[in-house]
Amino acid sequence: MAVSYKDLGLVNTREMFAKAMKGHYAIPAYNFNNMEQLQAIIQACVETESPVILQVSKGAREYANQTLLRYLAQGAVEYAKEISGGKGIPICLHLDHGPDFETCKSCIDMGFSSVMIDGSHLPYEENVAETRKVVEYAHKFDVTVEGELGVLAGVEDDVKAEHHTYTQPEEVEDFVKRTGVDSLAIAIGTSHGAYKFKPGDDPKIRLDILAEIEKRIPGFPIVLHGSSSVPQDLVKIINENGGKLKDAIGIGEDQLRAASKSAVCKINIDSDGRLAMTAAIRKVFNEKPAEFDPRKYLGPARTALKELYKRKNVEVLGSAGHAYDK
Ligand SMILES: O=C(CO)COP(=O)(O)O
Ligand SMILES: O=C[C@H](O)COP(=O)(O)O
Ligand SMILES: [Zn+2]
Ligand SMILES: [Zn+2]
Repeated sequence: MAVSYKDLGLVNTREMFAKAMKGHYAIPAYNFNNMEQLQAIIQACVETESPVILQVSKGAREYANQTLLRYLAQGAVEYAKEISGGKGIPICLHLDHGPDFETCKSCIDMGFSSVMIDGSHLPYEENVAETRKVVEYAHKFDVTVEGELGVLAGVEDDVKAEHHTYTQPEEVEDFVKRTGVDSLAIAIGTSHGAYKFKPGDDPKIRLDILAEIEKRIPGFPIVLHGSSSVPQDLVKIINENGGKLKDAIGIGEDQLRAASKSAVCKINIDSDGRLAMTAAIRKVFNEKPAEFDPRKYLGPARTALKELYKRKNVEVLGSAGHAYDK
């Protein structure tokens, strides 16, 4: 029996994005694979009064099981209420990088409130057709759909693209019109993973392409993937405590701050969270080698993740304080 996300207390992205567009901020889209990550995300967003999109990737479905993650998200709705004095916050459960129609359908039937169909690697007409098919099914249940045009450099579901293929502004209007998508992920120089650029590079996201896209589809919600900033203090803690991360830098937070004020309504961050958790865990292992209770290292990892995401909401995305916007 199919379950509606509405019965689980989840929301789709429609209202979130309309408010983010009007308020010139971006909704955080944070990936989760386990309970500690979910707790950290919910605590951070409750404490900063931010709406949130919980993302489930292909890797997460393989690691933790799609059904279990869906139930965790359902629990998160109740958990958010409990720790916020009953108010709760708007929570969307989103499939990240949905590979095909079947996966999207399975998530929709299970109670996800939003899905991404990532047809960006397909030829244009096939991307349009596959995305259109997902939209037709999703909209029957008021589930919102994110499509993608352009290919990000970096690792994505085990596929490594060496170079960016920037989104072509000439294609966006046709794509949005013919597919009926609710939001569009674009490639303007961000990339997945912790190894985005080398130290000394001065990476700039192509805000000029973003502006050109905004001109073609005014007021349409845009999504940025690959938006981790690879905080250097975290890389340092990891490497000082036995880690062997290569030197790398990410997307400057100033650029993400600028993008958040534009039509960019959703910003995806995963790698920075992984770095925060790993730094905290390595520190415990190094400083207290006799410790063997997982709560003693997962607890600090959870706290570090929460602090990182609180800071992102307040200082980078600007979503803090917008959970109860009218
Ligand atoms: O785009 C992402 C998830 O879809 C995450 O990007 P990062 O690897 O930059 O955190
Ligand atoms: O898009 C990439 C996300 O960071 C998810 O990565 P993952 O498939 O390893 O969970
Ligand atoms: Zn993609
Ligand atoms: Zn992504």
